[in-house]
Amino acid sequence: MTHSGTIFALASGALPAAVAIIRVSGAEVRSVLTRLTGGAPLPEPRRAALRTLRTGDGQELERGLILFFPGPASFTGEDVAELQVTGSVALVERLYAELSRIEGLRLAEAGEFARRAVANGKLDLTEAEGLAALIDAETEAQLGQALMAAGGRFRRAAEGWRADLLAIAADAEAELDFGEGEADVEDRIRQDAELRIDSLAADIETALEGHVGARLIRRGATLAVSGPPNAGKSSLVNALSRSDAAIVSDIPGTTRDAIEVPLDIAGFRVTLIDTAGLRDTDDPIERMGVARAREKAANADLVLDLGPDAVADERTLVIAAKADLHGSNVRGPGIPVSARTGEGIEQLLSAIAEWLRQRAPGGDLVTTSERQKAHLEDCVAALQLAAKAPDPVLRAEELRAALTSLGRLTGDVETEELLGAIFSRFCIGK
Ligand SMILES: Nc1nc2c(ncn2[C@@H]2O[C@H](COP(=O)(O)OP(=O)(O)OP(=O)(O)O)[C@@H](O)[C@H]2O)c(=O)[nH]1
Ligand SMILES: [K+]
Ligand SMILES: [Mg+2]
Repeated sequence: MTHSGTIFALASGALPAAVAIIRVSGAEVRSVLTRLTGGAPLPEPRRAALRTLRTGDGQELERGLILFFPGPASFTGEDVAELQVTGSVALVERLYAELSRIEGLRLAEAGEFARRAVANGKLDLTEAEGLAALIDAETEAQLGQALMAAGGRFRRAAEGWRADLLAIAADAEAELDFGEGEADVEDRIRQDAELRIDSLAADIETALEGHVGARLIRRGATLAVSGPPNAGKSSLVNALSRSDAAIVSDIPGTTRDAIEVPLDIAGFRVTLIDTAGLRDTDDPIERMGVARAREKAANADLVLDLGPDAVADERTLVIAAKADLHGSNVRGPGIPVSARTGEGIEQLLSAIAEWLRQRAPGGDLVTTSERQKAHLEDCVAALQLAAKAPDPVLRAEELRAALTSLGRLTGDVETEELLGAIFSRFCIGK
């Protein structure tokens, strides 16, 4: 990725559309506006101005709204312009051609606007990740998590940890300069440092605790429906999703391939997986289906088990299917549900929602990416080594390692490779 130049891209959604917004960022923005408007004065900062847009040879293209955000008070920190024009494929192509013709201008790469925002200190990496998650958010729970990250909740926490760490590290370095002192003074300094380091590590570990739940929200939970043939698994999947996604028949062994049905349960994204009935069989295809079913159940976040011997645990809800066939007194354990009459479906959905809520992180400070988790874990590991360090030199070294991990978290310590990996996941124009 080249970092220089003035970049442009469509910032709004797919064309055709009522309005298309083309965003331009970089040193050439003022001259681009002057040229596109045939020499008209620049719009007042952050105020929409109606202008006629023209080609380089003065031909009229379109009348559109122009917004000008002089840097550094802009999204990227550079001069930014937004051109709002009719969302026509042909018109946007014409504008792209006009912009490309200008010396120093080029089409932006994916995430390049956000990357410049980070480079110019307008966002830190955790906020940029939150912004990417916000754009992708599909459910309430994902939205909440993304808003938290994009709003700087994590950035502020990281800054607090960094300040603590810097203070501890500064004291540790001072201790280094101190040299050989009296033994009891050295002991006191060491104990004090240990306490402060342990308390910081505990804070960071608390934030890490929410990670699994946060991932459940971000990626969605997988729910495998498992049990013997003809237990009513496919019927249950259809009832829960109010669809006829899965084939139902009275022939055991109907379902072979796992069928995935996306659902939104109480604001959580869930993938419901119908699987083949578990049994020994000579049919090679069905055998593959059964193997697949076992694998899906083993990897799922939650299993809805329709088996007669099912046992409830952390990740298993036992379902007493076909409740309409059983008298009220002969029901086995589990949640009684009938796909035929609809009895118990709402209760089952509530039980699933409750299971999800229990796993969703309680606090508002959670890691929203595997990257954040990895850097925080490195930081905690270094802190633990620092707390136990036998001498001040080693402690100072581990504290510096902990600081580097925090710096990587927020992007203060950055590597080209890391930035490339993060921003390539953004859409063009962001
Ligand atoms: N009475 C009653 N019949 C049901 C209910 N649910 C399913 N059935 C019937 O049970 C039979 C098997 O249903 P399926 O949903 O295909 O069962 P399955 O577990 O997916 O079966 P395989 O895919 O073959 O493993 C069908 O004839 C359904 O109509 C129910 O709640 N009540
Ligand atoms: K069946
Ligand atoms: Mg089935």
